[in-house]
Amino acid sequence: MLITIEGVDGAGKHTLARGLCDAWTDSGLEVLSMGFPRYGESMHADLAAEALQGEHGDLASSVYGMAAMFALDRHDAARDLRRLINRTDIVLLDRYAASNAAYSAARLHESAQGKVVEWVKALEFERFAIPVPDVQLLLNIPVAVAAARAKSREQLDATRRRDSYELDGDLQQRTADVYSALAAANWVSPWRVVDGDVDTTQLAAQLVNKPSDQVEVTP
Ligand SMILES: Nc1ncnc2c1ncn2[C@@H]1O[C@H](COP(=O)(O)OP(=O)(O)O)[C@@H](O)[C@H]1O
Ligand SMILES: Cc1cn([C@H]2C[C@H](O)[C@@H](COP(=O)(O)OP(=O)(O)O)O2)c(=O)[nH]c1=O
Repeated sequence: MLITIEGVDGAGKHTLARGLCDAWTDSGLEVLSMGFPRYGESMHADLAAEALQGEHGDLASSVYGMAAMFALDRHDAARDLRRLINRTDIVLLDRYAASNAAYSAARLHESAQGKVVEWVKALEFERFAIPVPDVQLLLNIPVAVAAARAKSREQLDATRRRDSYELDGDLQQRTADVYSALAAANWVSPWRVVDGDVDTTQLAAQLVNKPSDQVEVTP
């Protein structure tokens, strides 16, 4: 299975990924966990991160330019991903193509039915033929809580300086709204919405048995 975790910056995606991996490993499953952008492995990912910290001229000001960089990272990883999916019980990804859809639409003030979301789908899933997730998890927590966590993470760890997306509270809120609409429409494949208090062990078991059961969204 290919399972992805989506959500705004600071939502707790990395923490949820660790919990799910531990639960699946404890139950005897073989799990491989990775994340996008693949910093340090993909030149496209590194350039995008640097652009979000103010480098590379006007690159970050282009929504389609940034989305193309993130998409090319996945294009370059697609063959390895397919191999891993065939070899392992579960491949878990912290962010995937839906991040590109949600952030790009939010930057352009478009909806989940807008042009850039359609463009991301055509580019990544059709032209680049990246693997389609079996289920996409949306970690739905209040944007203010996520923003406070991203801020305190920055204070504790100098290498986690907030980038231009993380510093833009309105962008994070619009991104959360697009994510909710993508999940409601089961964009590309089934979604499942979970809140911050989700029981990770229970979720891990449910995902393996009934991957696309919807869970209540917390407002
Ligand atoms: N359920 C939770 N309750 C409280 N704090 C959390 C929770 N999940 C994550 N955190 C904390 O919030 C911060 C951001 O979490 P992280 O998993 O790195 O988010 P993301 O990967 O979505 O940016 C971290 O400092 C983490 O320890
Ligand atoms: C993977 C991905 C991330 N993003 C955005 C979301 C984040 O705000 C930003 C950086 O990704 P993120 O995973 O949050 O990196 P970091 O660990 O540095 O916080 O890029 C996209 O716009 N498209 C994508 O395809």
